[in-house]
Amino acid sequence: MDTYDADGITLERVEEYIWEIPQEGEMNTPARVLASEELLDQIADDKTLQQLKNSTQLPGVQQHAICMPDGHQGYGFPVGGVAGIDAEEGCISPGAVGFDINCGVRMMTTNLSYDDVQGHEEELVESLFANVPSGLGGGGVVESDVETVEEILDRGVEWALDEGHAVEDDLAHCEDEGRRPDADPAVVSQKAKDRGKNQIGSLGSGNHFLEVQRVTDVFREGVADSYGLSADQIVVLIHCGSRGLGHQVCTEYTREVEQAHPELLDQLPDKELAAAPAGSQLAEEYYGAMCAAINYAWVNRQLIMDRTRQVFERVFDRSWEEMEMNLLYDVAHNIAKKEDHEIDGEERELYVHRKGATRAFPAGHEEVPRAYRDVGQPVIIPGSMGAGSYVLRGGESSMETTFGSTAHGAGRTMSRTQAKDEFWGEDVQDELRGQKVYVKAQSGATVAEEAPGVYKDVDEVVRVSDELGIGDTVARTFPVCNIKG
Ligand SMILES: Nc1nc2c(ncn2[C@@H]2O[C@H](COP(=O)(O)O)[C@@H](O)[C@H]2O)c(=O)[nH]1
Ligand SMILES: [Mn+2]
Ligand SMILES: [Mn+2]
Repeated sequence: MDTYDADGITLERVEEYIWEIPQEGEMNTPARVLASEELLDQIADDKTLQQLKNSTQLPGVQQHAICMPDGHQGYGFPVGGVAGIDAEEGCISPGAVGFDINCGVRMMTTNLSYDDVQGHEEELVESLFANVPSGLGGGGVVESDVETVEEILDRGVEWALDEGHAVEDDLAHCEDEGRRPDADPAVVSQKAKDRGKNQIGSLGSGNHFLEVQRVTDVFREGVADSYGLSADQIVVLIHCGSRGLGHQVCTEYTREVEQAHPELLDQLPDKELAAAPAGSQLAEEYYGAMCAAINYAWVNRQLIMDRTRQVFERVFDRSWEEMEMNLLYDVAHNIAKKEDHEIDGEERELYVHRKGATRAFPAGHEEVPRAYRDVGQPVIIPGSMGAGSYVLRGGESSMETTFGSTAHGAGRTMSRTQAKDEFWGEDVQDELRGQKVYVKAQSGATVAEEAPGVYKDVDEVVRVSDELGIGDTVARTFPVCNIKG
């Protein structure tokens, strides 16, 4: 098949897994979808393609707006969308970053094997659920005041290090070492800071989770070795973001940008893409506030990891150091960052918007942590509570194909409302128990909304990423215990 028609949008096949919406009309560039035909059928099932096409009208968008293999419809811009936009002559769009600023994942390795954990699953899941705050609303690992929130917004994981919630190695194994230097707490509103005060170290609801997993497959032995991964090993995956604080930042700046830049808004086919022109005061302020929320999210995941280490110490009666509970890596998947990329043979500074997409820098890139520079940065792609999750490494082709990015998950195939019509929480939980997966959630509705059946086939998503050379598979894991907000 050389073309694909979906609701008035025609895509042309450029390569086996690259489909292009050609530039026409008001589009500034073409758009590309990276998918197999099976995934494209699912991607084309909602407004993803129209949203992707719309996003090429953002001023300064370079090369093409891109949809990753796990893409689905989002607020204005698809989840799974990547856009590299000129940081001098283009714009920055809060909707193309997402409401949960720096939603992301971190994986911690251990020296425990699956055998060590069997028989303890129930105690582990109960203890994690009791000790790691989750669900909508308040309550975090630490209660704090606005001054502390401001310090977190400014210093990120360095704050956690000083407070005894982190060790030096944790910082070395985090994207940007857990701190965006461009953060400006002064442009984060009082309301956002207030929302952040009592949620530091909390999972939040629904799609966010903490999962104990075992490594089931290793695909690239050498890279897995560098990452400290081996078959049958127990690892822990933490997925959450910047909670109410990040949401508030996105909400307020979206509104401000709409009001302050109506001329730009008028050029766009969808108000949800509202953007601030590069160089404007509002672009700088949003960037500073977003970077501050990024720091908050890194501290959030750090505190949850710290608490997880304590829970393991109690359940297994050993220190976390003895269990070698080390951070493999922490990657953001809702972010915009100023990065230098080669465009038509010239280096340009871009706002790389990755919304539901993961940075995937290859071996040799100077921003890959020293420990992984020879093999490429770790990329973590969760699947679902009933499917595999993956560790990849940034692929050789990622810089020219996707501004150094790949997928961030399996990606939803249905809305939460549809999911609740289709699945019943207790049935899903029983089915998972049959597969030796122990799940504890705030409600049955959460389990239904997050049933494995609501997600695409993660194996197919990472296969496409691997075939394209943007993110290469290193290891696969499967859930053992899962707590959900
Ligand atoms: N291993 C698990 N993966 C999960 C679970 N719930 C969701 N997911 C995957 O995470 C991504 C995250 O996407 P986001 O857009 O919500 O940030 C999602 O696409 C799923 O593939 C889980 O319980 N365990
Ligand atoms: Mn999130
Ligand atoms: Mn997320």
